[in-house]
Amino acid sequence: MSENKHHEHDHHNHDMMAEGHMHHHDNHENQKEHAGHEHHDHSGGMDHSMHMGNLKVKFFVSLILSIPIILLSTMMGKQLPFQFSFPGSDWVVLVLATALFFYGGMPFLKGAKMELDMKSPAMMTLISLGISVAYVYSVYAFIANNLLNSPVHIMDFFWELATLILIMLLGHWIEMNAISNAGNALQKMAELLPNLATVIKEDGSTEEVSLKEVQVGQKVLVKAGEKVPTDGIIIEGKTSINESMVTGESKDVVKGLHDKVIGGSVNGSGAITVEVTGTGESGYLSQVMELVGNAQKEKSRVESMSDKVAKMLFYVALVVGIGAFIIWYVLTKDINIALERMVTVLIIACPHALGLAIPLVTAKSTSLGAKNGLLIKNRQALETAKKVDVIMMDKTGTLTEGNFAVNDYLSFDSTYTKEQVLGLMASLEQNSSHPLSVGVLKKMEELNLSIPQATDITNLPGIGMEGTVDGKDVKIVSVSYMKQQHISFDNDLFNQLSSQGNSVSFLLVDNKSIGLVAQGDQIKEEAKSMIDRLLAQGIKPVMLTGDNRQVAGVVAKQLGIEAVHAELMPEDKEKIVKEYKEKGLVVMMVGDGVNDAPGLVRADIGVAIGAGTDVAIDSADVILVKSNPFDILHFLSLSKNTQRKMVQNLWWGAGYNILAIPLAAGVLAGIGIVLSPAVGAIFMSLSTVIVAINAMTLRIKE
Ligand SMILES: Nc1ncnc2c1ncn2[C@@H]1O[C@H](COP(=O)(O)OP(=O)(O)OP(=O)(O)O)[C@@H](O)[C@H]1O
Ligand SMILES: [Cu+]
Ligand SMILES: [Mg+2]
Repeated sequence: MSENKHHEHDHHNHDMMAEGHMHHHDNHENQKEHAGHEHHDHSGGMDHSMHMGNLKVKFFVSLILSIPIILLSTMMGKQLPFQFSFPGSDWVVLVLATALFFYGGMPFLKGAKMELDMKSPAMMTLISLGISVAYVYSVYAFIANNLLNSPVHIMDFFWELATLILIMLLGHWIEMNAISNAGNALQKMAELLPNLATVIKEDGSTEEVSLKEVQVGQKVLVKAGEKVPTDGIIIEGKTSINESMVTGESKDVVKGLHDKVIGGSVNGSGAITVEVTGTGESGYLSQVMELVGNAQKEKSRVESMSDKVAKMLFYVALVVGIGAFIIWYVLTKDINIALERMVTVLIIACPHALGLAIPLVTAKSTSLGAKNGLLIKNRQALETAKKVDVIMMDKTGTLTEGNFAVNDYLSFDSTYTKEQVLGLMASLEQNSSHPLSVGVLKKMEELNLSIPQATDITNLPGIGMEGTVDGKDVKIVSVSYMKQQHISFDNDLFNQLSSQGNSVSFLLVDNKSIGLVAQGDQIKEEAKSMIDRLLAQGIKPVMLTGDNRQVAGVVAKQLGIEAVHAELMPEDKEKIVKEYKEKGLVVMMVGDGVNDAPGLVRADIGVAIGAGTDVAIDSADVILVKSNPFDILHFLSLSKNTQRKMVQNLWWGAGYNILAIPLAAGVLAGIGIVLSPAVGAIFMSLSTVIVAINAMTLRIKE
């Protein structure tokens, strides 16, 4: 625990973010904020962790207060061998117990108040009920015994009060630690995601630098589909920007010259040049924090189910407690015995293990995922994954490396050399985040050619790009666009190039076909075995690609994928996802590009490749940080194992209550079995320990 100090601090941040307040942080105000260390207290919400303060300190101080109580007071009216008392020791116990109740019990009392304010009694209310009843009844016993000289000795519950509070604090401390560790692991992972900005240097050339190195006053190029790296002002270009990540406003805003842009917002289809006004760090960190915050904010359905169970238990405890009081009073006519039974029921009903059952598993599972390169933004995805029937995968960048190399480039027009064709393409590709752009730019560098300047650049999703060079309209387009627009091209040549596995892009100048570039890619090493394993699990792989039919066919055949949809527009990808879903199938989609984003959102589970575009990453529920398609399998098995642990833990957690409440009420009193709060507390801690161990032994593969 060398990082203890750190944890406490981070802890706080995550909790804040768990409530989703991150959205309201505008980078303008946050510039100086380092790693978000200055969050102020936001209140509201039912998250237990919100009002707990420093549980570690609370636990140890309470432990010191409790030791004398445990030594000086009796357990269920009986003295244990190590216990003793002296004249006046009752007074010591009363004072210490009072301090303990208000100091150690405060987090729970506050939590209960919050739950009751929201008219939704659950865990905290149940715990508070238990400790309050124990305290109040014990004070009554003390007064009756010591001040009113009651003829019979009334049993107090100070011993039980102390142990209950201790166990409660310990449990919640463990829980929060586990959750915050998971948060830290997530954050470390998120920081590994590529975060580069394209800086335009004095001489007009561009360079990719780490966001942290971007300085105020520099010019950065923001390509279509990329996140705006820093706050700044547009000095060239026009685009639409989605600022929902930072402002919460979900509609795209059209922006042009001299308009302000906010770091962390997502660029639409235009490429823009931005002069940096805010440092890169604030934008970058807020992005990471945002990612982590979202991951923590997500409450899974099972998690809220444990809240429901807690709520139910609260009412059950109340009803059974009052019922026990009435019945025992009728049976014995002794109000003290009746009260004792009621108090025992209320104390024992505490659903401690239940409260830990789900959070511990989710915490373990997210951190396990993070350690293995799975950034799970939406925990719901872990639950849905076990039902997946179909996995739709995009080709470029997902199944293939997206590491294109130019195999051929040609001019169809005698006024342009083939180098000029390549050069015109490069002038647009410089502004693109598409994998196909890399090959072209590499080739230009290899040939040592300079790139002409292009303006008014827009991305045509699923088609290519458009811009102006030397006053002429220049487009890079796909074969499907050529066909759709009835622009003629050499079919035989195209077929020959594409069936060799080339992605072919055409160059249009003022809508006239000028030339083409053919680029080849490699299939990712792990892709084949991943597909084999999916098929073995009965999951159907489907390829969705914007690339041409021939290439798609070649790749699909090598991988053993039967269902292939090619030459798709982004909206087609989404439509196909929808069609499969309408057949009642659970669809997972894996993608990396701008053209995958709508499909990722539509799918039951959207999975983005870590090296992919920012829009894809934002749209996804899960990110494969290592960009390794094999991690899809890890995600599936993690999901399965997580699910199993959750169900097991719910049973272990609820099982204690199912047994303990009736026993505490005295249903088996007839055969001499009456559960005391102390024995109850032991069982409670036992079930808590079981639940915790069970969660900690979660593995990705089993
Ligand atoms: N920046 C670009 N440079 C060159 N061609 C492009 C560019 N963007 C799109 N295209 C053309 O449009 C086609 C479709 O592009 P899209 O991004 O939809 O799919 P893809 O990335 O090729 O394939 P996948 O959907 O499998 O990732 C490409 O195959 C290419 O012909
Ligand atoms: Cu408990
Ligand atoms: Mg792609």
